[in-house]
Amino acid sequence: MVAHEKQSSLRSKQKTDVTFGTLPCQANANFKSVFSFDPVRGCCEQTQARVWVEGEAWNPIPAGRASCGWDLTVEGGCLCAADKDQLQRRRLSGCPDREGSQRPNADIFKGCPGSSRRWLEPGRPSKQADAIKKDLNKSDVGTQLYETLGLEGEISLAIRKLKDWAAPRPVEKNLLTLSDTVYIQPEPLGVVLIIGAWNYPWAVTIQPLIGAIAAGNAAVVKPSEVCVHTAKVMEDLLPYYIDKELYPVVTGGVSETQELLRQRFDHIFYTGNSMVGKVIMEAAAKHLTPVTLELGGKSPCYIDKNCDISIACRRVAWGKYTNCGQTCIAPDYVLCDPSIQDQVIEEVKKSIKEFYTEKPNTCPDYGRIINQRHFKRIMAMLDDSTIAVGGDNNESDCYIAPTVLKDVKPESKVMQEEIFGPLLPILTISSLDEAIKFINRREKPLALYVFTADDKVINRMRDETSSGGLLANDCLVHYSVSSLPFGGVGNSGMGCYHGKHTFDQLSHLRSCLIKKLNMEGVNSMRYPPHTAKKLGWARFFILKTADLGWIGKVALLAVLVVAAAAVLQKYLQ
Ligand SMILES: NC(=O)c1ccc[n+]([C@@H]2O[C@H](COP(=O)([O-])OP(=O)(O)OC[C@H]3O[C@@H](n4cnc5c(N)ncnc54)[C@H](O)[C@@H]3O)[C@@H](O)[C@H]2O)c1
Ligand SMILES: CCCCCCCCCCCCC/C=C/C=O
Repeated sequence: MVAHEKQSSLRSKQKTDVTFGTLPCQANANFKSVFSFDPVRGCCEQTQARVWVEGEAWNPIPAGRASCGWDLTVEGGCLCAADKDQLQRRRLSGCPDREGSQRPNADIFKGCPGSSRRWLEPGRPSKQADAIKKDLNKSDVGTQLYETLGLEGEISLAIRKLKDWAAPRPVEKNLLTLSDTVYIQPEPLGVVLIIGAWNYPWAVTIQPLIGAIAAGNAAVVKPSEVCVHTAKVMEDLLPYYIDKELYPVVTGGVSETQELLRQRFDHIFYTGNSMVGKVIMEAAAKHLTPVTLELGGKSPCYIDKNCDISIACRRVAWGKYTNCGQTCIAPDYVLCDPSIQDQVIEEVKKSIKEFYTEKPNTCPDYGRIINQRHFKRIMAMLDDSTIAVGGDNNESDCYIAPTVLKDVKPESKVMQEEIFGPLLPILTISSLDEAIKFINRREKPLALYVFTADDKVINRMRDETSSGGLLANDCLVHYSVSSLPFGGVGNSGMGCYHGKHTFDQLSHLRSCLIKKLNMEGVNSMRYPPHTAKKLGWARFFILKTADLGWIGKVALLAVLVVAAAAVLQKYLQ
C-alpha cells in the first residue's frame, strides 16, 4: 500500500475504531498503535508505534520488538531511548487537523458500531456478571448496581461533555498579556498503563480506561489476577469491543506486572494496596512516569451521640458489608461514645438481618472473601477481639458472616491494618476531640465518615482532619458523584479521577500563549539595558491582573497601548 492510501485507510480506521460503546476520544490523539495484542498467543507486543503526522504516512518505529505477556520475552532488543523520545514528541504534535483537535470531531462517534456491539447492555445478564459471581459471589443486580451502572454514567458523561473538556480553556491574564490569546489546551499523554484491583474489578479497571480513551490515550489494561474469572472475561471481551491495538489487555500475575513496569509508559494508573503502590512509584520513577495511585487504608467512621443512631447504623452496615467489606472506602471502624455502643451494636445487627436475612450464608446479596489467603488474613484479626455479632465462617466457601466487634482496643490486631473484610470494630472514645486526635494520629484515610445532626461537628471534622474524601451521614455514595475528584491523600494515594477529573488526570494541560508580532514598544521594558524605570513599569504590568469584564478590558487595553507606546517611545530609547 502506498503511503497516502495507508494514510487515508488509517484515518478512517481511527474514525471508526476509536470507540468504546459510543465513547469518543480527544481528537488530537494522533498516534495509532504502540502495543498490539495477540489473542491467540495471549501476549501483548510492543511491535511498532505508528504516529500520525500531517503530510507523512503512519510511521512505524523501526527499532526493536519487546513483547510482554505470558512469557515476557524481549525479541531483538527494545525500542532505543532516542526513538522513544522521538515517538513521544511526535505523538504530541503534528495533528492532522489542529482546528479539529480543539473541538472533538463528532464523526468519530457517529460512525462507530456502538448500537450493535455495546459493551454494557443495561439490564442484561452477562458474562461479566457470571464471572464476578464466581469470583466474589456478587449477584447480577449487585454487579450492575455497584460496577456497571457507574461505568454507564461515566461513558455517557464523557460523550456529552467531551467537547467542553477537550476545548481550549481561556485563563486570566495580566496586563502584559492582555492582547494575547492565553489558554490551556488539554492533549493526550500517550500510552497509559492501567493496573486494576480485584474487589470491583470492572469499576476500578474500566473507569480509568474510559477517561484514558476520552483523553485520547492508548492504554494497556492489566486486570488483577486475583479475580481469576473476571480477568479472563476481560481479556476475552475487551478486544471484541474496543481496538485491541490501542487498548490491549495483558493478563498475568506479579511477574507480568513487574515486566510491564519495566516498560516506559506516559502515565501509570494503579489501584491496589499502599505497599504495592510504593513498588509502582519506584518503577515509574525510573522513566519519570507520572502516577495515579488509588490506594486504601483504614477509613474511620465517627458516630455522634447527637444523631438518629438507627438510620446511621443502617447506612454504616450497608457501607461495611457491601461486597463483604472488600470496598476501598468501606467504613473500617466505628468511633463512638461508650454510652451509645450497645445501641450501635443492636442497630447494626438489625440492619444485617434486614439486608442479608438470618442466614447471610444463603443470601444471594451477601458476598464472599476473594480467596483463602484473604480469608485467613481476616480471621486472624479476630484473635484478640470480642465478637458482639456474627463471627461464624466457613473456610471452604470463603464465607465470613457480617461481624461486629465491641470494646476494641487500638492495639488489637484488627486495628493494625485495613480490614478489607466484613468485620466492624467499635472503639469507644469520650468526645469529638478525642475522635479527632485518634484519627490524626494515624495515616490519612481514603474516606472519613461522620454521622451527626450537628453541622458544627461536621465542620470540625472537616477542618481538623484530612482524608481523600469526607462524607457526612452516609457511606460510599460520594464515589458515585462524577464531579467529585475521587482519590486519596498521603498513604491513601495521590491523584484523582471520575468524570472530568479522569480526563484531566490523563491529559497534559498544555500552557499556550499566542502573541502577535506587533506592539513591540510594550516589550522595551524587558529588554536590556535594565533600569529602575523599566522595572517600575514591569511591576505595574505584571502585578496587575485584569478582571474588568469584556468592555473594560478592551477600553483599558486601548488606553494602555497608546499610553505605553507613547511613554516607552519617548523615554526609554
Ligand atoms: N482507591 C481506590 O479506588 C481503590 C479501589 C479498590 C481497591 N483499593 C485498595 O486496593 C487494596 C486491595 O487490592 P490488592 O492490592 O489486594 O489488589 P491486587 O492484589 O489485585 O493488586 C493490584 C494489582 O497490583 C499488581 N501487583 C500485586 N503485587 C505486585 C507487585 N509486587 N509488583 C507489581 N505489581 C503487583 C497485581 O498484579 C494487580 O494487578 C485495598 O487496600 C483497597 O483499599 C483502592
Ligand atoms: C441508587 C443507588 C445508588 C448506589 C450508589 C452506590 C455507590 C457505591 C459505590 C461502591 C463502590 C464501587 C467501587 C469501589 C471502589 C473501591 O473499592
